[in-house]
Amino acid sequence: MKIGIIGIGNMGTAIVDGLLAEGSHEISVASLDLPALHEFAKQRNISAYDTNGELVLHSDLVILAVKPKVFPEVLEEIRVSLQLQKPILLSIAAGLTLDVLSQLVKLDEQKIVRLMPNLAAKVGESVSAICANHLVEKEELTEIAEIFSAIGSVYEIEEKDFSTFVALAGSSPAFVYSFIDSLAKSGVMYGFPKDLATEIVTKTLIGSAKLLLEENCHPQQLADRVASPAGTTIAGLLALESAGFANAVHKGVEAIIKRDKEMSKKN
Ligand SMILES: NC(=O)C1=CN([C@@H]2O[C@H](COP(=O)(O)OP(=O)(O)OC[C@H]3O[C@@H](n4cnc5c(N)ncnc54)[C@H](OP(=O)(O)O)[C@@H]3O)[C@@H](O)[C@H]2O)C=CC1
Ligand SMILES: O=C(O)[C@@H]1CCC=N1
Repeated sequence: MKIGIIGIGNMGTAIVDGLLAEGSHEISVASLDLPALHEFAKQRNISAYDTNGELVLHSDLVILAVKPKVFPEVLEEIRVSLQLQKPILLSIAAGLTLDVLSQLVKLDEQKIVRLMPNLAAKVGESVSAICANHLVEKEELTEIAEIFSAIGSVYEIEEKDFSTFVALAGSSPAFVYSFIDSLAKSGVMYGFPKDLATEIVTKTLIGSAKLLLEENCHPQQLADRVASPAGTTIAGLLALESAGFANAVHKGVEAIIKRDKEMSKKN
């Protein structure tokens, strides 16, 4: 499939690199900063187009990897090319529903897919959600989900659950990085160099997560296995609980869901 990606920032780059690693598609890119765009394309031996419209004319699937606030201008710019080429349009933007995207694109027959990946696409470990408007055939959605399995796991979910998915997987890597940093900083407080503390915490997180996936049990069961009676862990867990750890996480999730819904109303 000919896949065109508009925007080569954090996510555009992660998706290009993930898809290239899989190797079976023709990838091209467009972005604003032309010297940077051509250097990016040269390094990866892929095509670059100087305008978003030209890229659309050479694509079967167009991925919009730009910030939500520039969607109106980008969709305005590519409308004629979309009408001529009739590719499927895929948005990875938070907060822009299929209805909002349809209103912005202003083309009755435009097939639109929403995907919510995360930054771990860069290492092939994204956890992504996918859904589509009624114009996209079931087989087309399955094919696109398969394409994105090159950058990690893909879950087909109902669009009403997208805001929650943003909290669970799209934004939550930032929670995880903040947790890693807080734990590492505490190690620094007790004498560990920051780099070493961060490496130790990160490896612990990976190991703990792998074990949970492998054992496929309730996370609390594993926490109970760590916490010896009258030991160190239970002392730490109770202190975290009284400091409001679970409540802080819930509040973070609520704020993400609220913001995602606000963003769709603004457009
Ligand atoms: N970051 C994340 O972890 C995640 C982000 N998302 C979604 O991904 C999208 C992109 O986010 P992110 O990658 O972080 O953003 P970035 O700002 O890193 O990347 C945006 C890219 O779009 C380019 N761009 C801006 N305006 C235009 C334009 N008019 N035409 C073509 N290209 C343009 C930018 O170029 P320049 O730099 O030159 O301005 C940049 O390359 C957002 O909609 C976000 O909601 C989804 C899941 C996770
Ligand atoms: O912060 C954001 O809005 C984007 C969407 C999910 C992750 N980053």
